[in-house]
Amino acid sequence: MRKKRFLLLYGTQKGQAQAIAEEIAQQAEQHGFLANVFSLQDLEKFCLEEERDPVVIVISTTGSGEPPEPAAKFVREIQYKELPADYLAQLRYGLLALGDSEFTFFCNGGKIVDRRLQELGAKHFYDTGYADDSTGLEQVVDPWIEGLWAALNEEFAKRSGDPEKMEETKSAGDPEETKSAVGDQNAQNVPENLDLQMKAINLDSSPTPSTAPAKGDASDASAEAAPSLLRSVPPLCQCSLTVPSLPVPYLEVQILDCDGKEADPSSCYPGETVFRVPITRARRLTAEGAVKTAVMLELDVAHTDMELQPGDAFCVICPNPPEEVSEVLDRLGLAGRRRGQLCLAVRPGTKKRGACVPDYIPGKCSVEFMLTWCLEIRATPKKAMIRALVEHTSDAGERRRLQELCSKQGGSDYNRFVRDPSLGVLDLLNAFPSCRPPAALLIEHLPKLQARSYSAASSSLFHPGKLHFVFNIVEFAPRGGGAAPRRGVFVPAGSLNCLQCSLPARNLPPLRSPFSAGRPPLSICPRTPLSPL
Ligand SMILES: Cc1cc2nc3c(=O)[nH]c(=O)nc-3n(C[C@H](O)[C@H](O)[C@H](O)COP(=O)(O)O)c2cc1C
Repeated sequence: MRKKRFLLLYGTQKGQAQAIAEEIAQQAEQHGFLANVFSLQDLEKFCLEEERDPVVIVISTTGSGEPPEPAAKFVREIQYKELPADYLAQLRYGLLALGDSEFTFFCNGGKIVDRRLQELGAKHFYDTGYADDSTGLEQVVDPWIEGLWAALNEEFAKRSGDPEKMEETKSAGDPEETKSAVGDQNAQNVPENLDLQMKAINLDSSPTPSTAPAKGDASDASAEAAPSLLRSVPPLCQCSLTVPSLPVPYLEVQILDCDGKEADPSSCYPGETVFRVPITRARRLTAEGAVKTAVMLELDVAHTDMELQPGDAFCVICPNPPEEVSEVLDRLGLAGRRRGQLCLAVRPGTKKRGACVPDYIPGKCSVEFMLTWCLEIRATPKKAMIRALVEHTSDAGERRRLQELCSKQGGSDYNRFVRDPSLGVLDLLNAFPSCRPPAALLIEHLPKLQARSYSAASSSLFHPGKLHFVFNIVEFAPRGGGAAPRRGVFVPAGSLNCLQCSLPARNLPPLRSPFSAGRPPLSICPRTPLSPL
């Protein structure tokens, strides 16, 4: 039998939309469909104006609510004002928008495309899905894909004018049901379908011990009115909560009694050449007491053969500070086993799509190495992580507050007390002492510690063997105190080799302020050689 073909387009910035499109294509086979998959940037490979088969679009959002860059040209093309209102009248499509509800313009890349296709006369054969990375894309993606096959079958049946088949496909997967499973396409910032990804938990409406002051305590009256990270106020502390489904753990972690292998931090950056280079000088560029301190650093790159011009990019690998690593180890109950060898494996029978051991954690390294070089321990925990932490929290009051912070109803408390102050996982663990997560939870939920990109401020022509660049000390802000990067060590980006040099925060080479108080900070103009340090 001839397979029913559909066109499958994806627009991705970081690869998730592509992975989901590939998954749809793979599943399509099993459902008797043939998916022709293209990136939205391959404009020459598809033509919506002439497309007669159903179209499925998976598209993420980047920047402040923009479609991903590879889809930009496609979006510009459909936005031509001259296009007539029936330009895509023949088109039938389904759209899956990916986003993160912690951003202001949730799933806006998908919404832009969806709105414009409608303006051009295209019609949905399946309702739009809005998948939220902060609660776990799969919460929406999986049911959306499940419902897609029935919707496609119905669409093909309509085309062949076979009412019996339509009935069949309807009962096999009622599109009405599917519709409610994927939500209302007119979603606002938090789409309706988020309710469906969330499981209502009815909790005792009386305030829990650690979130509520004793009744009648006048001195606590003002505190009662003021919510904080640990304390909620009515109505939140009294209402039933809808919390995200529990992300299913997929990693098995063992810490062996033997010591972990001495791993090299460069092994966290497979495919890159990493140099360890010394910092030879540091010079303060901003006035004493400036909110943000800029420091010009000089690296000795003589043995690296790097030819850098001002403005060229390179990266810096910044390890997590040892004292924070020690605190995390402590909170995980692993202080005495910090050097123990880490053994990671995917749990047998795991159903999570793409579940794998992260390739940025070198095999057989120690748990301390992993926390120092591989995981972004200062990343702000997403709601899905907070939801997972609930399961490892013994105190009822703390559990309730964590549930509130990841709940739909507690969204503004989450923004105010977790996201806006850029809390890290350690801040949360310290605030909720009965929370004792396993190491696997951190590995599953914390992102990779990324190398940070900088611009060279000097030319190797004028400063042979030396590399100068400006480093913002704001990056040394204490935990929870703003933009949170950490201590410096340097690595490369793009075509350049990696640099790596150890720069303990509290051990900077002496700073000498070249400017008197009140002088503005020196700004670095790419490709303009600076005067020698
Ligand atoms: C730099 C950046 C900006 C983002 N901006 C938004 C945004 O404005 N709105 C939104 O809903 N999601 C936003 N997201 C979340 C992504 O859309 C989401 O993580 C998605 O799953 C990424 O899919 P992709 O890997 O296919 O690009 C942003 C993510 C990043 C990394």
